[in-house]
Amino acid sequence: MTIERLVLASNNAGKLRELSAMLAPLGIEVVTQGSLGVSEAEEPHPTFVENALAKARHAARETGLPALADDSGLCVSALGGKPGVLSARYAGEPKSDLANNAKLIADLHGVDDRRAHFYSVIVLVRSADDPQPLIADGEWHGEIIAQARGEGGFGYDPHFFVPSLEQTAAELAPELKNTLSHRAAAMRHLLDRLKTPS
Ligand SMILES: O=c1nc[nH]c2c1ncn2[C@H]1C[C@H](O)[C@@H](COP(=O)(O)OP(=O)(O)OP(=O)(O)O)O1
Ligand SMILES: [Mg+2]
Repeated sequence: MTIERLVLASNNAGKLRELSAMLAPLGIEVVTQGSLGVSEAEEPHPTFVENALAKARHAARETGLPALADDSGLCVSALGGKPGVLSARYAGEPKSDLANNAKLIADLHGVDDRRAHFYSVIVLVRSADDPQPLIADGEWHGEIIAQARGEGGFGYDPHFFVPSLEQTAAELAPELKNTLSHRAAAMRHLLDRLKTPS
């Protein structure tokens, strides 16, 4: 599959930064959906993959370009996998990382089991009705700590502690997060598939 130009179907500045950095070496011209005036897609589905596909198709339909979308979230063991697909709106509307993190830490107050993982699904469609979307996913395992640490990243990163590095995701250099994260793993799998002729 040869792609010369694609639209990134996300309005999240943190994701756009990370995805753009991962795509930069490929020589594909990357434009954000915001710069093309794409309206916000609905994300009504119970699974990450369905929401990612909905976002990619929506951007492809509105721009006529191939589109790449990520749907992702934080799944906490002691919360039965929550906030999960609802991660972006965990504390309600409007979306707020600060409010989401405060709710997460309140929900885990007094809870010993701190295990959690980030999950990402990345979908690439060549057109809105592409019958063969490329789909890849990735996970990143860690623990939730009550005290926020670090200034980097976005979302739940200041509370996502990686025991092997003794740092939160927000303390990692962006280049390092971009090789270790759920999104990095998903993107590696996606690019493997992109290189395999089909
Ligand atoms: O690496 C990450 N580091 C920290 N937090 C993260 C990460 N990856 C996803 N997350 C959280 C942020 C948000 O609460 C939710 C994604 O929600 P999700 O709907 O996929 O994205 P979004 O609404 O922010 O932007 P958009 O849909 O336009 O891509 O998971
Ligand atoms: Mg969203």
